[in-house]
Amino acid sequence: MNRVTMTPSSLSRPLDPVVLETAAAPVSAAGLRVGVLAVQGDVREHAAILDAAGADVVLVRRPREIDGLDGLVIPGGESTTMDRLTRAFDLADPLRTAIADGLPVYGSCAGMIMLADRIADPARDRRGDPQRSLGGIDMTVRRNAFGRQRDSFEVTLDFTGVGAVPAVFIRAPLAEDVGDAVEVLARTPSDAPAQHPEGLGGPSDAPVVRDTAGRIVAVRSGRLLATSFHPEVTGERRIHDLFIRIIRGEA
Ligand SMILES: NC(=O)CC[C@H](N)C(=O)O
Repeated sequence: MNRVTMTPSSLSRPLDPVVLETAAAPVSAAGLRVGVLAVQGDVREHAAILDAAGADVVLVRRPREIDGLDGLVIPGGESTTMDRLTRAFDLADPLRTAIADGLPVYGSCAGMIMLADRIADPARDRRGDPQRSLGGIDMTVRRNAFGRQRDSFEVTLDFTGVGAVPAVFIRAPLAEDVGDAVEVLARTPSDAPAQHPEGLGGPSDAPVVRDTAGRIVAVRSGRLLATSFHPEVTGERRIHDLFIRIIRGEA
């Protein structure tokens, strides 16, 4: 294992260094300009992994920062906030255009929701308008499908092309249905923890999944990659390596 201590070079303000345990000989992102949508969520963790891989990391908060990107990560966080802020910062439409033009994008958790063409249970604002995604992947996601924060769990997934991947699910979505062009890369294993059928608070907090096994939690559609789980919180590098290879046209 390599131990990497770094501060993402592109961050505008100094932050504590992030220590990553990484597998030896990772895929290099040298020469690639990779953005992290930086309006909310696990921005720093993704930036650290990409920086350690050698990418030129751009924290994307303005439309012009999308120009010239080779790829973009949409982090975990809260999709309703990301939706609101990407619209407020005039990022939503330029991002939709970039995705339609073929920009490789990796979305983790809330980022997976942002990449879904359809949200089964969108949150609504005070006017009753549903949250919107950016879209790109022909799938319907269900938010908070495995329950709320205290139902967070970790399992080992069999991830196509990667192998056994320890995965942390925190208020995670799942893909309820996927179109023909979408490749399913991972499903929850048969030993995924069963969820409580009741007693989890209000209806919006209640898990909608009773049977947590065999659920779609990682997909790829062309140059778009999405996972329900958060590799960025466990120091897992291989999902980012896969994304870098997708950017390079090597996967
Ligand atoms: N950990 C996460 O990214 C949670 C996602 C969150 N439940 C949402 O709807 O956006």
